[in-house]
Amino acid sequence: MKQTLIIANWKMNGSILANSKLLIAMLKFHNKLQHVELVICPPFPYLHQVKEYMVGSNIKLGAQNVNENNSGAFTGEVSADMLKEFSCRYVLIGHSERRALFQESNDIIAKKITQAMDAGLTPVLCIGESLEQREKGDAQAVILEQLSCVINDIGLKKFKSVVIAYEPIWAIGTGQTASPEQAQKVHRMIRQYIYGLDPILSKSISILYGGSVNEINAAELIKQKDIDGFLFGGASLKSDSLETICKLKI
Ligand SMILES: O=C(CO)COP(=O)(O)O
Repeated sequence: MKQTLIIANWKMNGSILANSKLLIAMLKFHNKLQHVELVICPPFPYLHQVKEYMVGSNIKLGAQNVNENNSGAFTGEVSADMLKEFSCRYVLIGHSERRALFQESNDIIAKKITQAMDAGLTPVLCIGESLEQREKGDAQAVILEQLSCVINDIGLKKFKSVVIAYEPIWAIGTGQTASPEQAQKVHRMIRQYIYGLDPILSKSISILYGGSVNEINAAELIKQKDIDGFLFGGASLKSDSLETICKLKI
């Protein structure tokens, strides 16, 4: 059975003290997480701190971004090999905040995925439509374009190791989550698209939902057939919310 994947994206939040409190609280419930794979994605400067706390636990480390180049004159950037050296297992790629604020194109995102995979990291490809695109009836086309650009670039064989995270932009940080039915409809569409390319992969690939997930709405969302876990931000900074979500009966 596929393990439920729960990824905490701390975004640009935290401090050494605040992280310590959160991590100590997490370590109290980590051993009850047999049925989930919990991944923490802190800002780069805190990777080492989180890594130290996670020793001996089954909580995994992830990063929020990676550069599309190997090494060289890219001031301020971080390579996939560096993340690997810091014990990262996962890396978020193509988050909507990076697409919008840092002009990341599908082309750059495909390059980042290749870098991540070459370093042995699992890329978490974030996709999703804006409110305007949804209202115009373009959501499906936007999502399939985001997926197909990457698949065409890296090839289906490599794509087998990618995790997909569907995060409708209008639901991120707004408190307005997609209803379980809305989310399921898109997840099903994504899985059917993958089925058309590779029926076996459509069963094994993990498709996460993200966008204002909290301890209240998570229970209904996770019951949806095609939702395999969560990528969440705000609620991942609160240990009680995180614990409730991780302990949901799936
Ligand atoms: O962007 C997100 C996770 O990557 C979602 O953020 P929120 O859970 O704060 O809406």
